[in-house]
Amino acid sequence: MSGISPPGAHHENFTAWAKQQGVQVNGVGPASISGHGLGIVAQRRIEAGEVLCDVPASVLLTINTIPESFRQLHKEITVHGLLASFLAFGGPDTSRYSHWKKSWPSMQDFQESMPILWPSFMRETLDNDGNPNYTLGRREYPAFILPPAVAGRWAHYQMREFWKIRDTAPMYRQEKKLKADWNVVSKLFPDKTLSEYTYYWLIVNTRSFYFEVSGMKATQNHDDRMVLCPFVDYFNHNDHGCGVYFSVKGYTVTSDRTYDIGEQIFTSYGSHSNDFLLCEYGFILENNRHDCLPLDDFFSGTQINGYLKNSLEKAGYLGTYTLDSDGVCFRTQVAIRRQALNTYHWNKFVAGVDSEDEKSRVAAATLLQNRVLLPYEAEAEEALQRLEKTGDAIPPGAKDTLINRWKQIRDMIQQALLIHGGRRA
Ligand SMILES: C[S@@+](CC[C@H](N)C(=O)[O-])C[C@H]1O[C@@H](n2cnc3c(N)ncnc32)[C@H](O)[C@@H]1O
Repeated sequence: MSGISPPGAHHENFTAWAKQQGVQVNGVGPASISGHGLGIVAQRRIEAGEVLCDVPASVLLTINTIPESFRQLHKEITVHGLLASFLAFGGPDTSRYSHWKKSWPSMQDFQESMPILWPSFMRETLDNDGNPNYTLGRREYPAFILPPAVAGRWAHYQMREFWKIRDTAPMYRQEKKLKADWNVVSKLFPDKTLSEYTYYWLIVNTRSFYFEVSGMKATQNHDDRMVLCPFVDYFNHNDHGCGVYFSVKGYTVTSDRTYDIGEQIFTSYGSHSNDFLLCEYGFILENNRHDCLPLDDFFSGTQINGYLKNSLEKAGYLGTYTLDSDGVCFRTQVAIRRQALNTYHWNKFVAGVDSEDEKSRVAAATLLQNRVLLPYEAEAEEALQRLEKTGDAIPPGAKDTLINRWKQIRDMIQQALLIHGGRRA
C-alpha cells in the first residue's frame, strides 16, 4: 500500500524483544507509515473480534517497575514526571528497555509536531508580513497562529480581554506540569538538562495508557494513572478504532472490524477534538467525528454581565459551550438567548417550549453571529493569512498542521453560520 514501508532494524529488534518478554502478536506488525511515524498494519486478513496483541502486566513500565531506591528520591512528583525521570536518568536499571527506547520517535520529531516545543515567537502576535511583532502599528491587525483552544489567546478586538494567556489553556497547563516535574527532577540530577528530561516527558505524554496498579494512591489524580505498554504504543489514533482493554493481567487489543492485508490498524485514544490531539499528541485528524471548538471564552469575563451569568449558573447552563459540525450546542443556544431575549421568553426556551417568534429567533441568530461566529471566523482568516506569509522560521511540519487546523476551524464556523441563519450557501 502506498506510503507504507518496512519499519527498519530497530523495530524488528524491538518486536523480537517484546515477543521474548511474552507479548503475543497476532497477524499484525509495525510499519513506517508516511505522515504517521510508525504504526501497526495487518500482515494478513484480520477478522472482526480477533485479539491482535496481548501484553502481560509483567512487561508494563509502571511506577512499581521503578526500583524503590529511585522512586524514593522523588518525594512529591506526578507519575508522569517519575516515569520520565526513570527513563531519562535511571541509568543501568533502564537497560532492559534499550530496544524499546530505540523504537521511539526522536526529539526532532517532537520539535516538528508538539506545540510546546515550537519556537516562542509562534506564541506572539505576528504583523502583516508574518513576522513576530511585539509592538503593533496602529493600522495593523494582530494575529495569533496557535489556535485559541491550544494556547488560550485571542487576537480579535472583541476578545482583547483574553489577549493575555489564560493559564487554563491546554498548552500552558502542560507547560506548568512539565515545569513542576522538572523542578523536582533537576534538584536530584543537577548536571542533566531540561531538554534531556523534556524528551522523555513527551515520550510518556504521547505513549502512555490509563491503568490502575497497586501502589497508586487512592487520591491519585485520574489523569496521572499512567503506564507505558510496549508494542501497543505503536498503534496510531483514529476516531474509530480497535478496543484496548486492560485488567490486572495486562493489555489486550481486539480488532473492531475486518482489515485487509497491508491496511493500517488504529486504536482510539479517546473522544478528543483536533486541538486537544494537536496539543497532547502533535497531530490532527483529517476527519474527526469528535472535533469541536470550545466557546466558553465568549461568555466569560466582561463578555457577559454578572446578572445574566448568575441566572445561567442557577439554571445549570453556565459553561461548557461548544461548536461542532452540527453547529453550536444547546447550552450555547441557551447562553445566547439569555442575552438576546427577555426572561419570559428565555425561560420558555430553556423549558423546551417551542414558542420562539421570528423576532426572537432573529435576535438570537444575530447575537450569535456578531458575538461569537464572526469574531472566531476573523481570528481564523487572520491566522491563515499570516501563516501563508511566514518564512522557514516555523518548522515545516508545524506550518502544514496549523494551516490545516485553521482551515478546519474556519470551515466549522462557516458551517455554523449557515446552520444558524447567519449566511447563505
Ligand atoms: C502512541 S504513539 C503511536 C506510534 C507513533 N506513530 C510512533 O511513530 O511511534 C502516538 C504518536 O503517534 C502519532 N500519531 C498517532 N496517531 C496519529 C494519526 N492519526 N496521524 C498522525 N500521527 C499520529 C503522533 O505523533 C502521536 O504522538
